[in-house]
Amino acid sequence: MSLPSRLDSQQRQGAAQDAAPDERPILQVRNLNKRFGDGCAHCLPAHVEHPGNRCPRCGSVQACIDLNFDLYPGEILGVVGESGSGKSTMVRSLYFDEDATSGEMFISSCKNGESNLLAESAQQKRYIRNHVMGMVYQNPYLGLRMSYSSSGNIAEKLFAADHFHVGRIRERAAELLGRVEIPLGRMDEPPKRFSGGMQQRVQISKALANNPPLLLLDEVTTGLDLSVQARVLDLIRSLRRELKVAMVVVSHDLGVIRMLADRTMVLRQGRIIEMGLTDQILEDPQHAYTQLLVHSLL
Ligand SMILES: Nc1ncnc2c1ncn2[C@@H]1O[C@H](COP(=O)(O)OP(=O)(O)OP(=O)(O)O)[C@@H](O)[C@H]1O
Repeated sequence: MSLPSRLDSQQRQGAAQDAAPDERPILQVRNLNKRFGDGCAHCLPAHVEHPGNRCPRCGSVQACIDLNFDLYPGEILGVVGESGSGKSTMVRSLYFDEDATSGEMFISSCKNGESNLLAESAQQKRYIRNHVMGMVYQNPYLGLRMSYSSSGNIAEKLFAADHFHVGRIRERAAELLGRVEIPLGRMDEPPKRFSGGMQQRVQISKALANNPPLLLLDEVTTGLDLSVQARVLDLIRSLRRELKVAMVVVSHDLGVIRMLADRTMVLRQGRIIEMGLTDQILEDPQHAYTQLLVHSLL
């Protein structure tokens, strides 16, 4: 397998520009459910809303309930909701960090988009996440090996995606770290010596190493200073423009969603209560909860 290069991304950009507006979604999620705990006969059925989605008898939590959505090539889908609404659980389930309790997920570049990836073996899931997905966590300690060099972190992702040519891996690491504005003189330094904003930028470059068509970002700017946040958001926007990578962006910050997302999904207690164009959701929210969220957070 050849190393992903700038050329690959230019080709994808060209392909995305040529694509018809009704092209096939890159990601399709159907009836995704995630329950923490074993569940019991007294757990309320999914269609009954109850506070916190916690079963009063066995304590199981329905973190995601019947989630359905599509994501198109080059599109950014924002995911908002109050704390505990299931945002992180949803992206962690898509990245196979969590085992979904039930549901289906299809990615157009995997098995012709016809196989439910949530039902694949652990080995296949590892292959899929190494080859067609990238993930950026709020906590860089989850996405990076802090004591490896920054270039070594990228090499790790490329090894996992079956690239073994050391010279080309180093070239690619330099290209990626340059792209996220890490000075090349520091590419052999471990991320633990970097600031929070730099760590997030290294994490983004690692997630992009295999040129994935799908990137998942979970609260990537939370906790950063405003000026550092702005720089990371600018980087994400320019990467989307250049690489046409599709993204699911989780944030409790509607400013982040407004800046990045084409469409937005609003989650409440594990359910999608509203989804639509971001401008429409923010300017003219239909659901009472979204109205409250928008007015309290803007
Ligand atoms: N490992 C776990 N075990 C049990 N319950 C969990 C676990 N992880 C999450 N939950 C529960 O699942 C629900 C959804 O949590 P999740 O972290 O996905 O929400 P969130 O919207 O991302 O919140 P936040 O913005 O605070 O991160 C919450 O009720 C949470 O307590």
